Amino acid sequence: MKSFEDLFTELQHKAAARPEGSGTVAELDAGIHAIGKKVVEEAAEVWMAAEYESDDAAAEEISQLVYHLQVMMVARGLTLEDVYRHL
Ligand SMILES: N=c1c2ncn([C@@H]3O[C@H](COP(=O)(O)OP(=O)(O)OP(=O)(O)O)[C@@H](O)[C@H]3O)c2ncn1[C@@H]1O[C@H](COP(=O)(O)O)[C@@H](O)[C@H]1O
Repeated sequence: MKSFEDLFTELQHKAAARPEGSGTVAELDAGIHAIGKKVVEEAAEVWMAAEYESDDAAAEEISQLVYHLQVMMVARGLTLEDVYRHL
């Protein structure tokens, strides 16, 4: 099972290596504004799933929000430590 840290390391490597077919690379290339829209969209989906759907559906939406937040971190050049120090 993949952890938050595992995913972040994977996304950093994708951003550096830019493999063909990577959705992460495409999202990074779309830019901060587009990534921000995905974050907001996924946050709304988390809200709706948590209110009206199953535990598993809510968990899946939360995983997608985590992913898009991490893409935003990579786009801004932020590290895990930059975020963790605010927790
Ligand atoms: N965990 C994720 C992940 N979660 C969500 N997503 C993206 O977020 C989208 C989910 O959004 P929606 O449910 O709104 O689906 P959609 O409406 O089809 O979204 P659109 O693509 O049309 O915008 C998916 O289509 C994926 O593009 C993810 N894309 C990649 N990962 C992981 O990131 C890693 C790198 O992925 P690649 O860069 O694609 O190789 C791999 O480990 C992947 O499993």
